[in-house]
Parts: sequence; structure tokens; C-alpha cells
Amino acid sequence: MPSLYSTKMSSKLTNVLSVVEQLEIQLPAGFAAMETQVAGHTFDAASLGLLQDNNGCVLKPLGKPECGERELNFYENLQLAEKSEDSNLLLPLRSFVPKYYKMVKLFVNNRQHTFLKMEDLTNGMRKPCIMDIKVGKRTWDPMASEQKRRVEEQKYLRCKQVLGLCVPGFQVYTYAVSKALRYSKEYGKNLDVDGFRKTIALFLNAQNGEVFKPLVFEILKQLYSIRDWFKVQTIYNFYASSLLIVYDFDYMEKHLKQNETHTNNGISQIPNGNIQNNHSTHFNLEKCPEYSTSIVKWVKVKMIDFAHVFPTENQSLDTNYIFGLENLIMVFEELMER
Ligand SMILES: Nc1ncnc2c1ncn2[C@@H]1O[C@H](COP(=O)(O)OP(=O)(O)OP(=O)(O)O)[C@@H](O)[C@H]1O
Ligand SMILES: O=P(O)(O)O[C@@H]1[C@@H](O)[C@H](OP(=O)(O)O)[C@@H](OP(=O)(O)O)[C@H](O)[C@H]1OP(=O)(O)O
Repeated sequence: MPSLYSTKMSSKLTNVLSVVEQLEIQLPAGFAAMETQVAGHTFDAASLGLLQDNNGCVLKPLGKPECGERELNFYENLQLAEKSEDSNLLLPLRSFVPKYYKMVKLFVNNRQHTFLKMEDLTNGMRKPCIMDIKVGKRTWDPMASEQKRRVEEQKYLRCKQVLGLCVPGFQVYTYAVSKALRYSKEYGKNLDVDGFRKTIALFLNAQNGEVFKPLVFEILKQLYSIRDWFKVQTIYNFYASSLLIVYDFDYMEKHLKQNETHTNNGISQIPNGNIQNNHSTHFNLEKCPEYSTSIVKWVKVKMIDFAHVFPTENQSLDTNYIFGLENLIMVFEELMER
């Protein structure tokens, strides 16, 4: 069962802060535990979670030394993309990841920790629906121990081994209740392929099987751009990296109400794409100008978590990531077809 998070900022903060308080974690003034973190390492005896500041930024702790260093290098390389011999590939990659500002040192519990300061993808959203989707059948990196490989290969089995995708966490606002429903990794670990599809529909607030197509359309548009990049890049292998999909339910609700009178509750049809032989259709986005509205501002698809990114060995495509990404695109395309 999901847990309920209040819509009110203050009580949501209280919810999360209580964990911090219980563990007696002291945070620097102006920072709080990130209230919209849906997956990943959180505050407990062994690790730190993400923080947020008052200026629309999140701070991700570096975590285990080897992971932290890899993620820091990844972002700093991107910052220097103009000077790189791979600038033609690195510059577009920048637009697929959160804006990175700098590395900062902060005291937590009187101990200094290093954080990566970056754009909060949920900033400005009143009812952020957030899904973390880990991409790839293989979620262990070349340095992983036998034990780590075994553990990774047993997790999210019925979903990850078939689709190359898994859901370590998400939250969604719905028409039914005013609070966000939060689903943990335990929910994700029990999903099979059909469960995954249904979970995507749930995340998109599908009504009687129908989704708000401009939303799916925008998600697909952003996924296609990422796929186009993966079809040419041979620099990196992205192991255990995620796509974070975020949209603002508040905006969608208002948009639907405004358009209720003339677009059948805002859920409209678009020219059919065609899914044959299990190949992705690639909708012709230019043929659907009605969906290219202000929606772009409240829907984001970004790549996150680069703790297990490695240079490719033979300058080959990242087929592990591409496999998962293609399947994700197909799940969204199926929803456009309904
Ligand atoms: N830039 C961002 N903006 C908004 N939310 C973010 C951002 N980066 C991370 N998050 C939130 O934090 C969560 C965890 O992020 P991330 O996967 O980077 O952490 P992690 O601890 O490295 O995860 P893992 O345990 O899988 O290694 C995401 O699911 C998302 O909810
Ligand atoms: O404990 P670690 O070494 O930090 O590895 C975690 C891992 O424990 C965690 O698995 P689990 O808690 O679900 O069993 C992984 O979470 P996922 O469920 O999202 O796969 C983390 O991703 C692991 O962290 P890392 O990716 O840095 O190895």
C-alpha cells in the first residue's frame, strides 16, 4: 500500500523532518530534507538523503566514495563540455540532465559532507507527480563484486529482466484524494510487465484506461530526444541510472477544467500511430500541433543518478540502456494508441 503525503507544504515537511528529527540529524540553516525524494538513499544510520534549499536547488550527498567521485566527475566533465573533444555529444547531453551548479561542503551532524548542488526538477510545481525509473537489465557496473551482481540480478526480477526497467519509487496526486500517494521500492520489486504498464497508467492518472494525451505526447517527445542521443553516443555506459519523469498535477487539473467544454474533458484523440512487430512507432510530433502548448513547462523527463557511469570499452553503443529506453517508449506509445 502506498503512504499518504499531505498536500500542505508544512505538514509534508513535518512528515519528512520527523525522520530527520527522530535520528537527531542536524542540518545547516536554510536546508531541509528533500520532501519530494521518491527513491534512492535516504536519511538513516548509514546514509544521507537529498537536501533542498530555498532557491529551487537540491543537494545530493556524494555517498560511497567511489560512487560519489564518479558522479562528481560526470557533472564536472559536462560543465567543461565546450572544451572537450567530445563536445558534439556532451553539449546535447547537458540538456537531458538537471542543471548542475557546483560541489558544496555542508555540515550535517557536525561532520562535513560533500554535496552536488543542482536544479530541483520539481521546483515551482504545486502537486508534483514524480517517477524514478531505473534503466537497463544490467544494474551493476564493471567494478561490482560477485555478491553485488547476484543481488542486483535478483531484484525487480520480473520487470527488470524482461523490460530492462524497474521502479524504485514514485509519487502521484490523483483526482480522488488531495494528498500525494507515495509508492516505495517494495511496490516496484513486486511488479511484472503488466504491473509496470498499469503503474505507468496510474502515474499518469489514466481515467477508464484513457490518458491525458498531451501529457503522454510531451513525455514521448522528451524520451525520443534522449533516444536520439543514445543512438549516436559511444562515450558512456550508464549502469543503474534513472529517468526521472515529473509533471504537475495541479496544472493538468486546471488545464482539464478550462478545456472541459470543448475537448471531451481534455482527453482527446490524435492521429493513430502504428505499433507493429514490437517496434517503436515514433509519432510524428509535427502532425500534432495541438499538443505543443505550454505543457512543456510542467512536464520534465531527465536522466539522473550517474554514480555508476563508466567510459565505454570499445566505443560501442550503450545497448543495455537503449533496450530499456525503447521498451519505456513503447509503453508510452501504447497509451497514445488507446
Ligand atoms: N535534480 C533533482 N530534482 C528533483 N529530484 C531529484 C533530483 N535528483 C534526485 N532527485 C530525487 O532523489 C531521488 C534519488 O536520486 P538518485 O537516484 O540520484 O539518488 P541515489 O541515492 O544515488 O539513488 P540509488 O540508491 O538508486 O543509487 C530521485 O528518485 C528523485 O526523487
Ligand atoms: O547498499 P548500497 O551499496 O548503497 O547499494 C544500494 C542498494 O542497497 C539498493 O538496493 P535495495 O535497498 O533496493 O535492496 C539499491 O536500490 P534500488 O532498489 O534502487 O536498486 C541502490 O541503488 C544501491 O545503491 P548503488 O546504486 O549506489 O549501488
